[in-house]
Amino acid sequence: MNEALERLVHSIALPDEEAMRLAAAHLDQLTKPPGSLGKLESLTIRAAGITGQPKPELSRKAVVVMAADHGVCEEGVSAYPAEVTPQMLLNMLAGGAAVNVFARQAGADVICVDMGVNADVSHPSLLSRKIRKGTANMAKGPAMTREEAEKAILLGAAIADEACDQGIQLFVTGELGIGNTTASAAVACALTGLEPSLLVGRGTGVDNEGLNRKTAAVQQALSVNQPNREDAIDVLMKVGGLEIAGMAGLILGAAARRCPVVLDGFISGAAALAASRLCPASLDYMLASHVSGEKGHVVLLEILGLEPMLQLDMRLGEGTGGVLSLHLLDSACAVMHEMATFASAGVSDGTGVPEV
Ligand SMILES: O=C(O)c1ccc[n+]([C@@H]2O[C@H](COP(=O)([O-])O)[C@@H](O)[C@H]2O)c1
Ligand SMILES: Cc1cc2nc[nH]c2cc1C
Repeated sequence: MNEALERLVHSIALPDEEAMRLAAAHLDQLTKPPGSLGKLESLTIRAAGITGQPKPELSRKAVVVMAADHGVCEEGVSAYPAEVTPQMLLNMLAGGAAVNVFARQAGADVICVDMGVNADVSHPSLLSRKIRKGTANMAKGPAMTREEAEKAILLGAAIADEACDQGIQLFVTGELGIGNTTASAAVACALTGLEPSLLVGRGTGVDNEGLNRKTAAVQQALSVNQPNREDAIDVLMKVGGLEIAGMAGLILGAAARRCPVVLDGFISGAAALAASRLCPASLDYMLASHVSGEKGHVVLLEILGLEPMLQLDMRLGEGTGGVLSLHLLDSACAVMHEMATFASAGVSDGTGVPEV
């Protein structure tokens, strides 16, 4: 690992136990039977541990959409042509993608980043962090160099750091990249040793023949490149993607600043797994928004040990599931600031009820 990455990984601290204890104690004073807000209560306690604030304040939110292209598209692994990546990126920059609609409703900023789109895309609000024009075809050799993978991780972390400086308190991981469910499946297989058939799904909607081509491409990428399971950077450079490495960096960068990172779908899951291998402590900063319809996502969440808030059979990516879950997180935090306590509202807390 290079020095800057080493420093990043070591700057990630454990959750604040005292803030978690205070949050749990406050929850028990609110006008409700203990634990009656169920998983919202555990979310609030986790948010307290992450931020170090017993009553977390997470009003400034951003979804970071990292876009990149994939050389493996040559193998016929997607239902859509690679040109859709820049076209959808422009649509997103114009505010017309699903993630823009959801983000407006949830009060989140959308930050679009070009990590490695084939075409030249320019727009005043696009962060241009293009490392190269798409990856090489991983079925024939490494997707990128080790230096490029490290650069992508560090650029992702820097984006989180800069957004935090500008007041962002919570991140959602988003992405855009035709072919990226193939790269994500390969990353997940390489890091877990699981069979491609368990992690390869239909992505944007390939038919059975497409699914066979996709599984074969992942198998071939693994056998040609022989990624080292113990070295997440080796995995990302050989069979990953520029946006996947960037998202892993964003997660680490957010964790280093004690910000929660809400994970979206399958691609986010693969990036999160890579981040967790680079720094196991980063797992404490991740919240799973939904389980996507992409076949391997449920497997990844299980491995990460994260329970999703929603199951809506969505499989769009962009950060859409992550942004939808912000409404729940907002409610979980608002409870801490706005709900009355038994004492303030003069409600009996049940301690005086005789046992029967
Ligand atoms: O988030 C998911 O679980 C998800 C599942 C299937 C597809 N996607 C999106 O679809 C694109 C990748 O699909 P594919 O078939 O080209 O690999 C990419 O732009 C993702 O954002 C996303
Ligand atoms: C239209 C379209 C929109 C997307 N958003 C994220 N991935 C996508 C893939 C396609 C094909």
